[in-house]
Amino acid sequence: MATDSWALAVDEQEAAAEHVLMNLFHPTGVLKNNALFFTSFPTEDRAAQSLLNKLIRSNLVDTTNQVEVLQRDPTSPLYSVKSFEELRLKPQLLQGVYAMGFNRPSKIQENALPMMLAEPPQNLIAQSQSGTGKTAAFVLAMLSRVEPGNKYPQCLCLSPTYELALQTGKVIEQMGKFHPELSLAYAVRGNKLERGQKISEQIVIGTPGTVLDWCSKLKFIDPKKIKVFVLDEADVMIATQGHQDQSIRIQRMLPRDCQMLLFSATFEDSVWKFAQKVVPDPNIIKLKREEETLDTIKQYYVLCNNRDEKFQALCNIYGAITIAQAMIFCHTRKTAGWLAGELSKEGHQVALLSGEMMVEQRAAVIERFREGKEKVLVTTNVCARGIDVEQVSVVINFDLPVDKDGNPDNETYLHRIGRTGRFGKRGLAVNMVDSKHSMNILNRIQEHFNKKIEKLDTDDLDEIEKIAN
Ligand SMILES: Nc1ncnc2c1ncn2[C@@H]1O[C@H](COP(=O)(O)OP(=O)(O)OP(=O)(O)O)[C@@H](O)[C@H]1O
Repeated sequence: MATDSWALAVDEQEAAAEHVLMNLFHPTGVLKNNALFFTSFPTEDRAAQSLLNKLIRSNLVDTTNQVEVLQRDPTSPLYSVKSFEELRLKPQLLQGVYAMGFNRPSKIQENALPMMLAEPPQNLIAQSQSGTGKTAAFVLAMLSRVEPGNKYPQCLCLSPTYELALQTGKVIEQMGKFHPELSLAYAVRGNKLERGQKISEQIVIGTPGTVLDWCSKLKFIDPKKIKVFVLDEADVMIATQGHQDQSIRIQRMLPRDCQMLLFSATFEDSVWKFAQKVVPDPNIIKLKREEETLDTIKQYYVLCNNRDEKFQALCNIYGAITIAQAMIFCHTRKTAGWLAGELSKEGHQVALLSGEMMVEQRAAVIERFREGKEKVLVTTNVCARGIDVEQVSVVINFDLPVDKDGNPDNETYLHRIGRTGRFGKRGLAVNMVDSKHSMNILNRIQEHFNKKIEKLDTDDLDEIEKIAN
Protein backbone atom coordinates (compact mmCIF):
# COMPACT_ATOMS: atom_id res chain seq x y z
CA MET A 1 0.00 0.00 0.00
CA ALA A 2 1.34 3.41 -0.91
CA THR A 3 1.79 6.10 1.68
CA ASP A 4 -0.44 8.55 -0.15
CA SER A 5 -3.37 6.29 0.50
CA TRP A 6 -3.13 7.29 4.15
CA ALA A 7 -6.23 9.41 4.05
CA LEU A 8 -8.00 6.77 2.03
CA ALA A 9 -7.20 4.17 4.60
CA VAL A 10 -8.56 6.39 7.32
CA ASP A 11 -11.75 6.83 5.30
CA GLU A 12 -12.02 3.09 5.10
CA GLN A 13 -11.50 2.87 8.83
CA GLU A 14 -14.36 5.21 9.42
CA ALA A 15 -16.55 3.29 7.04
CA ALA A 16 -15.80 -0.15 8.42
CA ALA A 17 -18.53 -0.99 10.85
CA GLU A 18 -16.91 -3.46 13.15
CA HIS A 19 -13.73 -5.45 12.92
CA VAL A 20 -10.48 -5.16 11.06
CA LEU A 21 -9.73 -1.58 10.50
CA MET A 22 -6.75 -0.53 8.61
CA ASN A 23 -3.94 1.45 9.99
CA LEU A 24 -0.75 2.72 8.55
CA PHE A 25 1.59 2.52 11.41
CA HIS A 26 3.51 0.11 13.41
CA PRO A 27 2.12 -1.29 16.68
CA THR A 28 4.73 0.74 18.50
CA GLY A 29 3.12 3.84 17.10
CA VAL A 30 5.76 4.93 14.61
CA LEU A 31 4.35 5.75 11.25
CA LYS A 32 5.18 3.11 8.72
CA ASN A 33 4.05 2.28 5.23
CA ASN A 34 2.83 -1.17 5.95
CA ALA A 35 -0.77 -1.81 6.80
CA LEU A 36 -1.83 -3.57 9.93
CA PHE A 37 -5.12 -4.97 11.01
CA PHE A 38 -6.45 -4.17 14.43
CA THR A 39 -9.57 -5.35 16.12
CA SER A 40 -11.94 -2.57 16.94
CA PHE A 41 -13.70 -1.95 20.21
CA PRO A 42 -16.12 0.71 21.40
CA THR A 43 -14.19 3.93 21.65
CA GLU A 44 -16.13 5.25 24.60
CA ASP A 45 -15.32 2.15 26.55
CA ARG A 46 -14.62 2.97 30.18
CA ALA A 47 -13.17 -0.44 30.80
CA ALA A 48 -10.64 0.09 28.02
CA GLN A 49 -9.74 3.46 29.46
CA SER A 50 -9.25 2.00 32.87
CA LEU A 51 -7.10 -0.82 31.54
CA LEU A 52 -5.06 1.66 29.57
CA ASN A 53 -4.34 3.66 32.67
CA LYS A 54 -3.26 0.55 34.50
CA LEU A 55 -1.00 -0.62 31.70
CA ILE A 56 0.74 2.70 31.42
CA ARG A 57 1.08 3.57 35.06
CA SER A 58 4.16 2.42 36.85
CA ASN A 59 3.86 4.60 39.91
CA LEU A 60 1.48 5.66 42.55
CA VAL A 61 -0.49 8.84 41.91
CA ASP A 62 0.25 10.69 45.08
CA THR A 63 -2.23 13.46 45.68
CA THR A 64 -2.02 16.24 48.20
CA ASN A 65 -5.76 16.31 48.68
CA GLN A 66 -7.25 15.35 52.00
CA VAL A 67 -9.14 12.14 52.51
CA GLU A 68 -12.72 12.40 53.64
CA VAL A 69 -13.76 9.61 55.99
CA LEU A 70 -17.32 8.81 57.05
CA GLN A 71 -17.42 6.14 59.69
CA ARG A 72 -20.32 3.79 60.17
CA ASP A 73 -19.90 4.26 63.88
CA PRO A 74 -18.80 7.87 64.35
CA THR A 75 -17.97 7.27 68.01
CA SER A 76 -15.33 4.66 67.33
CA PRO A 77 -11.77 5.99 67.14
CA LEU A 78 -10.48 6.76 63.71
CA TYR A 79 -7.26 4.99 62.89
CA SER A 80 -4.86 5.79 60.18
CA VAL A 81 -1.47 4.23 59.69
CA LYS A 82 1.77 5.68 58.43
CA SER A 83 3.56 2.38 58.01
CA PHE A 84 2.73 -1.16 56.92
CA GLU A 85 4.23 -2.53 60.17
CA GLU A 86 1.48 -0.89 62.18
CA LEU A 87 -1.04 -3.11 60.42
CA ARG A 88 0.39 -6.27 62.00
CA LEU A 89 0.25 -8.16 58.75
CA LYS A 90 1.31 -11.77 58.46
CA PRO A 91 5.10 -11.78 57.91
CA GLN A 92 4.80 -13.34 54.46
CA LEU A 93 2.41 -10.62 53.44
CA LEU A 94 4.61 -7.82 54.75
CA GLN A 95 7.44 -9.42 52.80
CA GLY A 96 5.23 -9.38 49.70
CA VAL A 97 4.39 -5.71 50.18
CA TYR A 98 8.05 -4.73 50.51
CA ALA A 99 9.04 -6.93 47.60
CA MET A 100 6.68 -4.83 45.48
CA GLY A 101 8.67 -1.77 46.47
CA PHE A 102 5.99 -0.22 48.66
CA ASN A 103 7.65 1.63 51.51
CA ARG A 104 4.65 3.20 53.11
CA PRO A 105 0.87 3.24 52.59
CA SER A 106 -0.59 5.62 50.03
CA LYS A 107 -3.02 8.30 51.16
CA ILE A 108 -6.10 6.17 50.65
CA GLN A 109 -4.37 3.11 52.10
CA GLU A 110 -3.52 4.99 55.31
CA ASN A 111 -7.21 5.21 56.13
CA ALA A 112 -8.70 2.28 54.27
CA LEU A 113 -6.36 -0.44 55.48
CA PRO A 114 -7.04 -0.13 59.23
CA MET A 115 -10.77 -0.27 58.48
CA MET A 116 -10.49 -3.18 56.11
CA LEU A 117 -8.33 -5.18 58.50
CA ALA A 118 -10.30 -4.38 61.68
CA GLU A 119 -11.97 -7.08 63.76
CA PRO A 120 -14.84 -7.68 63.41
CA PRO A 121 -14.58 -6.99 59.67
CA GLN A 122 -16.15 -3.76 58.44
CA ASN A 123 -17.66 -2.89 55.10
CA LEU A 124 -16.20 -0.13 53.01
CA ILE A 125 -17.03 2.03 50.04
CA ALA A 126 -13.95 3.83 48.75
CA GLN A 127 -13.54 6.29 45.96
CA SER A 128 -10.34 7.78 44.65
CA GLN A 129 -8.92 8.41 41.25
CA SER A 130 -7.14 5.76 39.30
CA GLY A 131 -3.63 4.98 40.45
CA THR A 132 -3.97 5.96 44.09
CA GLY A 133 -3.53 2.46 45.47
CA LYS A 134 -7.03 1.01 45.73
CA THR A 135 -6.20 -2.32 44.12
CA ALA A 136 -3.18 -2.84 46.31
CA ALA A 137 -5.35 -2.04 49.34
CA PHE A 138 -8.07 -4.59 48.72
CA VAL A 139 -5.60 -7.24 47.61
CA LEU A 140 -3.88 -6.79 50.94
CA ALA A 141 -7.23 -7.14 52.73
CA MET A 142 -8.08 -10.35 50.86
CA LEU A 143 -4.65 -11.84 51.47
CA SER A 144 -4.83 -11.02 55.18
CA ARG A 145 -8.15 -12.73 55.68
CA VAL A 146 -7.64 -15.81 53.57
CA GLU A 147 -6.71 -19.06 55.29
CA PRO A 148 -4.39 -20.83 52.88
CA GLY A 149 -4.94 -24.20 54.59
CA ASN A 150 -8.62 -24.18 53.63
CA LYS A 151 -8.89 -25.38 50.07
CA TYR A 152 -12.03 -23.59 48.95
CA PRO A 153 -12.86 -20.06 47.77
CA GLN A 154 -12.91 -17.54 50.61
CA CYS A 155 -12.38 -14.27 48.76
CA LEU A 156 -14.33 -13.22 45.73
CA CYS A 157 -13.46 -10.23 43.58
CA LEU A 158 -15.61 -8.91 40.74
CA SER A 159 -14.02 -6.99 37.87
CA PRO A 160 -15.83 -5.48 34.87
CA THR A 161 -13.78 -7.26 32.21
CA TYR A 162 -11.52 -10.22 31.69
CA GLU A 163 -8.51 -7.98 31.08
CA LEU A 164 -9.09 -5.99 34.27
CA ALA A 165 -9.52 -9.22 36.21
CA LEU A 166 -6.15 -10.39 34.91
CA GLN A 167 -4.48 -7.17 36.03
CA THR A 168 -5.84 -7.56 39.55
CA GLY A 169 -4.84 -11.22 39.46
CA LYS A 170 -1.26 -10.17 38.77
CA VAL A 171 -1.25 -7.95 41.85
CA ILE A 172 -2.60 -10.83 43.97
CA GLU A 173 0.13 -13.10 42.65
CA GLN A 174 2.87 -10.58 43.29
CA MET A 175 1.74 -9.61 46.75
CA GLY A 176 0.97 -13.17 47.74
CA LYS A 177 4.13 -14.65 46.36
CA PHE A 178 5.51 -15.63 49.78
CA HIS A 179 2.38 -17.70 50.37
CA PRO A 180 3.13 -20.67 48.10
CA GLU A 181 0.05 -22.58 49.24
CA LEU A 182 -2.25 -19.80 48.03
CA SER A 183 -3.86 -20.07 44.64
CA LEU A 184 -6.13 -18.06 42.44
CA ALA A 185 -8.91 -18.97 40.00
CA TYR A 186 -10.26 -16.79 37.19
CA ALA A 187 -14.01 -16.93 36.73
CA VAL A 188 -14.09 -15.54 33.23
CA ARG A 189 -15.81 -16.62 30.08
CA GLY A 190 -13.88 -19.30 28.31
CA ASN A 191 -12.50 -20.78 31.50
CA LYS A 192 -14.51 -23.98 31.37
CA LEU A 193 -14.61 -26.41 34.25
CA GLU A 194 -16.24 -29.80 34.40
CA ARG A 195 -19.70 -29.94 35.85
CA GLY A 196 -19.81 -31.05 39.46
CA GLN A 197 -16.27 -29.88 40.06
CA LYS A 198 -15.52 -27.78 43.15
CA ILE A 199 -12.89 -25.11 43.11
CA SER A 200 -10.03 -25.47 45.58
CA GLU A 201 -8.45 -22.05 44.96
CA GLN A 202 -8.86 -19.72 47.90
CA ILE A 203 -9.32 -16.56 45.86
CA VAL A 204 -11.59 -16.21 42.86
CA ILE A 205 -11.52 -13.20 40.63
CA GLY A 206 -13.87 -12.82 37.72
CA THR A 207 -16.54 -11.02 35.77
CA PRO A 208 -20.10 -10.85 37.18
CA GLY A 209 -21.80 -13.13 34.64
CA THR A 210 -19.39 -16.02 35.03
CA VAL A 211 -19.08 -15.63 38.80
CA LEU A 212 -22.86 -15.74 39.05
CA ASP A 213 -22.93 -18.96 37.01
CA TRP A 214 -20.17 -20.48 39.12
CA CYS A 215 -21.99 -19.60 42.34
CA SER A 216 -25.51 -20.59 41.30
CA LYS A 217 -26.12 -22.75 38.24
CA LEU A 218 -22.78 -24.56 38.16
CA LYS A 219 -22.09 -24.55 41.90
CA PHE A 220 -18.31 -24.49 41.49
CA ILE A 221 -18.18 -22.02 44.37
CA ASP A 222 -20.06 -22.20 47.65
CA PRO A 223 -21.00 -18.53 48.17
CA LYS A 224 -21.78 -19.19 51.85
CA LYS A 225 -18.07 -19.70 52.52
CA ILE A 226 -16.99 -16.34 51.12
CA LYS A 227 -15.44 -14.07 53.76
CA VAL A 228 -14.43 -11.12 51.63
CA PHE A 229 -16.35 -9.81 48.64
CA VAL A 230 -14.72 -7.08 46.55
CA LEU A 231 -16.44 -5.11 43.87
CA ASP A 232 -13.77 -3.31 41.91
CA GLU A 233 -14.23 -0.48 39.42
CA ALA A 234 -17.87 -0.02 40.33
CA ASP A 235 -18.23 2.92 37.96
CA VAL A 236 -17.00 0.87 35.03
CA MET A 237 -19.08 -2.06 36.19
CA ILE A 238 -22.39 -0.28 36.11
CA ALA A 239 -21.65 1.14 32.68
CA THR A 240 -21.97 -2.40 31.33
CA GLN A 241 -25.45 -3.70 30.73
CA GLY A 242 -26.40 -6.45 33.14
CA HIS A 243 -23.38 -6.21 35.44
CA GLN A 244 -25.23 -4.29 38.08
CA ASP A 245 -27.98 -6.90 38.45
CA GLN A 246 -25.56 -9.78 38.33
CA SER A 247 -23.42 -8.21 41.04
CA ILE A 248 -26.44 -7.68 43.26
CA ARG A 249 -27.55 -11.28 42.74
CA ILE A 250 -24.12 -12.54 43.74
CA GLN A 251 -24.04 -10.31 46.79
CA ARG A 252 -27.41 -11.71 47.95
CA MET A 253 -25.97 -15.22 48.06
CA LEU A 254 -23.17 -14.26 50.43
CA PRO A 255 -23.35 -14.72 54.21
CA ARG A 256 -24.36 -11.74 56.33
CA ASP A 257 -20.99 -11.45 58.00
CA CYS A 258 -19.10 -11.45 54.72
CA GLN A 259 -16.99 -8.33 54.42
CA MET A 260 -18.13 -6.22 51.44
CA LEU A 261 -15.73 -3.78 49.84
CA LEU A 262 -16.52 -1.54 46.88
CA PHE A 263 -14.10 0.64 44.94
CA SER A 264 -14.64 3.25 42.31
CA ALA A 265 -12.56 5.93 40.62
CA THR A 266 -15.53 8.27 40.23
CA PHE A 267 -18.64 8.76 42.26
CA GLU A 268 -21.61 9.89 40.25
CA ASP A 269 -25.10 9.32 41.63
CA SER A 270 -25.64 6.04 39.84
CA VAL A 271 -22.47 4.58 41.39
CA TRP A 272 -23.50 5.75 44.81
CA LYS A 273 -26.96 4.17 44.52
CA PHE A 274 -25.45 0.92 43.36
CA ALA A 275 -22.83 1.01 46.14
CA GLN A 276 -25.50 1.38 48.79
CA LYS A 277 -27.37 -1.61 47.41
CA VAL A 278 -24.39 -3.93 47.56
CA VAL A 279 -22.58 -2.68 50.64
CA PRO A 280 -24.70 -2.60 53.81
CA ASP A 281 -23.60 -0.37 56.74
CA PRO A 282 -20.52 0.94 55.03
CA ASN A 283 -17.66 3.11 56.12
CA ILE A 284 -17.00 5.58 53.37
CA ILE A 285 -13.69 7.00 52.21
CA LYS A 286 -13.38 9.61 49.51
CA LEU A 287 -10.28 11.19 48.11
CA LYS A 288 -10.90 14.21 45.94
CA ARG A 289 -9.17 14.49 42.61
CA GLU A 290 -6.75 17.35 42.35
CA GLU A 291 -8.26 20.27 40.51
CA GLU A 292 -6.74 21.34 37.25
CA THR A 293 -6.35 25.02 36.49
CA LEU A 294 -5.56 27.20 33.50
CA ASP A 295 -3.58 29.65 35.59
CA THR A 296 -0.15 28.65 34.38
CA ILE A 297 -1.14 28.17 30.74
CA LYS A 298 -0.68 30.72 27.98
CA GLN A 299 -3.63 30.36 25.64
CA TYR A 300 -3.78 31.51 22.01
CA TYR A 301 -6.02 31.11 19.03
CA VAL A 302 -5.22 31.20 15.33
CA LEU A 303 -7.75 32.23 12.68
CA CYS A 304 -7.79 30.01 9.59
CA ASN A 305 -10.17 29.29 6.76
CA ASN A 306 -9.86 25.56 6.40
CA ARG A 307 -8.00 22.42 7.35
CA ASP A 308 -5.03 23.12 5.08
CA GLU A 309 -4.55 26.55 6.57
CA LYS A 310 -4.67 25.06 10.04
CA PHE A 311 -1.94 22.67 9.01
CA GLN A 312 0.10 25.52 7.58
CA ALA A 313 -0.29 27.49 10.81
CA LEU A 314 0.91 24.47 12.71
CA CYS A 315 3.97 24.18 10.46
CA ASN A 316 4.71 27.88 11.01
CA ILE A 317 4.59 27.41 14.75
CA TYR A 318 6.94 24.45 14.48
CA GLY A 319 9.21 26.51 12.25
CA ALA A 320 9.45 29.36 14.72
CA ILE A 321 9.75 27.77 18.13
CA THR A 322 11.34 24.68 19.56
CA ILE A 323 8.71 22.32 20.80
CA ALA A 324 9.97 19.45 22.88
CA GLN A 325 6.75 17.49 22.80
CA ALA A 326 3.26 18.35 21.70
CA MET A 327 -0.14 16.76 21.83
CA ILE A 328 -2.53 17.60 19.03
CA PHE A 329 -6.22 16.96 19.40
CA CYS A 330 -8.57 16.41 16.48
CA HIS A 331 -12.27 15.90 16.44
CA THR A 332 -12.41 12.84 14.21
CA ARG A 333 -10.22 9.88 13.56
CA LYS A 334 -10.19 10.88 9.94
CA THR A 335 -8.64 14.28 10.64
CA ALA A 336 -6.23 12.76 13.14
CA GLY A 337 -5.11 10.22 10.56
CA TRP A 338 -4.72 12.83 7.86
CA LEU A 339 -2.80 15.19 10.11
CA ALA A 340 -0.47 12.48 11.37
CA GLY A 341 0.27 11.60 7.75
CA GLU A 342 0.97 15.22 6.78
CA LEU A 343 3.21 15.87 9.78
CA SER A 344 5.06 12.69 9.09
CA LYS A 345 5.68 13.82 5.51
CA GLU A 346 7.16 17.01 6.94
CA GLY A 347 9.67 14.90 8.81
CA HIS A 348 8.14 14.92 12.28
CA GLN A 349 8.27 11.86 14.45
CA VAL A 350 4.58 11.34 14.93
CA ALA A 351 2.58 8.92 16.98
CA LEU A 352 -1.10 8.46 16.35
CA LEU A 353 -3.60 7.27 18.91
CA SER A 354 -6.66 6.01 17.25
CA GLY A 355 -9.90 4.53 18.51
CA GLU A 356 -9.69 1.28 16.63
CA MET A 357 -6.35 0.28 18.09
CA MET A 358 -6.38 -2.40 20.72
CA VAL A 359 -5.87 -1.17 24.21
CA GLU A 360 -2.38 -2.68 24.54
CA GLN A 361 -1.37 -0.98 21.33
CA ARG A 362 -2.63 2.34 22.62
CA ALA A 363 -0.70 1.79 25.83
CA ALA A 364 2.46 1.09 23.80
CA VAL A 365 1.99 4.31 21.82
CA ILE A 366 1.55 6.39 24.96
CA GLU A 367 4.47 4.69 26.64
CA ARG A 368 6.77 5.52 23.73
CA PHE A 369 5.55 9.10 23.71
CA ARG A 370 6.19 9.34 27.45
CA GLU A 371 9.70 8.09 26.92
CA GLY A 372 10.19 10.80 24.33
CA LYS A 373 10.62 8.41 21.42
CA GLU A 374 8.02 10.39 19.49
CA LYS A 375 7.72 14.15 19.72
CA VAL A 376 4.18 14.67 18.50
CA LEU A 377 1.14 12.75 19.57
CA VAL A 378 -1.92 13.20 17.39
CA THR A 379 -5.11 11.92 18.90
CA THR A 380 -8.84 12.19 19.05
CA ASN A 381 -10.35 13.19 22.31
CA VAL A 382 -12.01 9.91 23.07
CA CYS A 383 -8.66 8.18 22.90
CA ALA A 384 -6.83 10.54 25.15
CA ARG A 385 -9.46 11.02 27.80
CA GLY A 386 -8.11 10.37 31.24
CA ILE A 387 -4.52 10.07 30.14
CA ASP A 388 -2.07 12.46 31.70
CA VAL A 389 1.10 13.15 29.84
CA GLU A 390 2.59 15.65 32.18
CA GLN A 391 5.74 16.51 30.34
CA VAL A 392 3.90 17.90 27.33
CA SER A 393 4.49 21.63 27.18
CA VAL A 394 2.44 22.43 24.09
CA VAL A 395 -1.13 21.39 23.38
CA ILE A 396 -2.72 22.17 20.05
CA ASN A 397 -6.47 21.98 19.67
CA PHE A 398 -6.57 21.36 15.94
CA ASP A 399 -10.31 21.14 16.54
CA LEU A 400 -11.91 22.67 19.59
CA PRO A 401 -13.58 20.25 21.98
CA VAL A 402 -17.34 20.08 21.58
CA ASP A 403 -19.92 17.78 23.07
CA LYS A 404 -22.43 15.67 21.16
CA ASP A 405 -24.71 18.68 20.66
CA GLY A 406 -21.93 20.82 19.30
CA ASN A 407 -21.62 22.96 22.42
CA PRO A 408 -18.23 23.77 23.96
CA ASP A 409 -16.95 20.94 26.08
CA ASN A 410 -15.32 22.98 28.83
CA GLU A 411 -14.41 20.04 30.97
CA THR A 412 -12.48 18.42 28.15
CA TYR A 413 -10.81 21.73 27.31
CA LEU A 414 -9.62 22.04 30.89
CA HIS A 415 -8.47 18.47 31.01
CA ARG A 416 -6.55 18.75 27.74
CA ILE A 417 -4.56 21.81 28.65
CA GLY A 418 -5.01 22.35 32.38
CA ARG A 419 -2.45 21.41 34.99
CA THR A 420 -2.75 20.37 38.59
CA GLY A 421 -0.97 22.43 41.21
CA ARG A 422 1.91 20.02 41.51
CA PHE A 423 2.62 19.84 37.80
CA GLY A 424 2.17 23.56 37.52
CA LYS A 425 4.89 24.02 34.92
CA ARG A 426 4.11 26.70 32.40
CA GLY A 427 2.34 25.46 29.35
CA LEU A 428 1.25 26.71 25.97
CA ALA A 429 -2.07 26.00 24.29
CA VAL A 430 -2.95 26.94 20.73
CA ASN A 431 -6.50 26.71 19.46
CA MET A 432 -7.23 26.53 15.74
CA VAL A 433 -10.38 28.39 14.71
CA ASP A 434 -11.68 27.83 11.19
CA SER A 435 -15.26 29.07 11.13
CA LYS A 436 -17.73 31.42 12.74
CA HIS A 437 -19.01 28.46 14.63
CA SER A 438 -15.64 27.55 16.09
CA MET A 439 -14.99 31.21 16.94
CA ASN A 440 -18.22 31.15 18.87
CA ILE A 441 -17.12 27.99 20.69
CA LEU A 442 -13.82 29.65 21.55
CA ASN A 443 -15.57 32.74 22.90
CA ARG A 444 -17.80 30.64 25.06
CA ILE A 445 -14.83 28.70 26.44
CA GLN A 446 -13.14 31.99 27.16
CA GLU A 447 -16.20 33.26 29.03
CA HIS A 448 -16.63 30.04 30.92
CA PHE A 449 -13.14 30.16 32.38
CA ASN A 450 -12.99 33.92 32.47
CA LYS A 451 -9.51 33.72 30.98
CA LYS A 452 -8.42 35.58 27.90
CA ILE A 453 -7.31 33.58 24.88
CA GLU A 454 -5.02 35.82 22.81
CA LYS A 455 -5.02 36.01 19.04
CA LEU A 456 -1.86 34.78 17.35
CA ASP A 457 -0.81 35.64 13.82
CA THR A 458 1.08 32.60 12.61
CA ASP A 459 2.33 34.39 9.50
CA ASP A 460 4.38 36.62 11.75
CA LEU A 461 7.41 34.65 12.90
CA ASP A 462 8.47 37.26 15.43
CA GLU A 463 5.09 37.11 17.05
CA ILE A 464 5.24 33.33 17.30
CA GLU A 465 8.72 33.48 18.78
CA LYS A 466 7.41 35.72 21.53
CA ILE A 467 4.89 33.18 22.76
CA ALA A 468 7.67 30.77 23.61
CA ASN A 469 9.24 33.14 26.12
N1 LIG B 1 1.84 2.04 49.06
C1 LIG B 1 2.34 2.07 47.84
N2 LIG B 1 3.61 2.49 47.63
C2 LIG B 1 4.13 2.53 46.38
N3 LIG B 1 3.47 2.17 45.27
C3 LIG B 1 2.20 1.74 45.42
C4 LIG B 1 1.57 1.66 46.70
N4 LIG B 1 0.32 1.21 46.51
C5 LIG B 1 0.16 1.01 45.19
N5 LIG B 1 1.29 1.31 44.52
C6 LIG B 1 1.54 1.26 43.07
O1 LIG B 1 0.88 2.37 42.48
C7 LIG B 1 0.24 2.02 41.27
C8 LIG B 1 -1.26 2.25 41.39
O2 LIG B 1 -1.79 1.44 42.42
P1 LIG B 1 -3.17 0.67 42.27
O3 LIG B 1 -3.23 -0.08 41.00
O4 LIG B 1 -3.40 -0.09 43.52
O5 LIG B 1 -4.15 1.94 42.18
P2 LIG B 1 -5.71 1.96 41.89
O6 LIG B 1 -6.24 3.11 42.66
O7 LIG B 1 -6.28 0.63 42.13
O8 LIG B 1 -5.76 2.32 40.37
P3 LIG B 1 -6.88 1.83 39.33
O9 LIG B 1 -8.13 2.53 39.71
O10 LIG B 1 -6.30 2.27 38.03
O11 LIG B 1 -6.95 0.37 39.48
C9 LIG B 1 0.59 0.57 41.03
O12 LIG B 1 1.71 0.53 40.17
C10 LIG B 1 0.94 0.04 42.41
O13 LIG B 1 1.87 -1.03 42.33
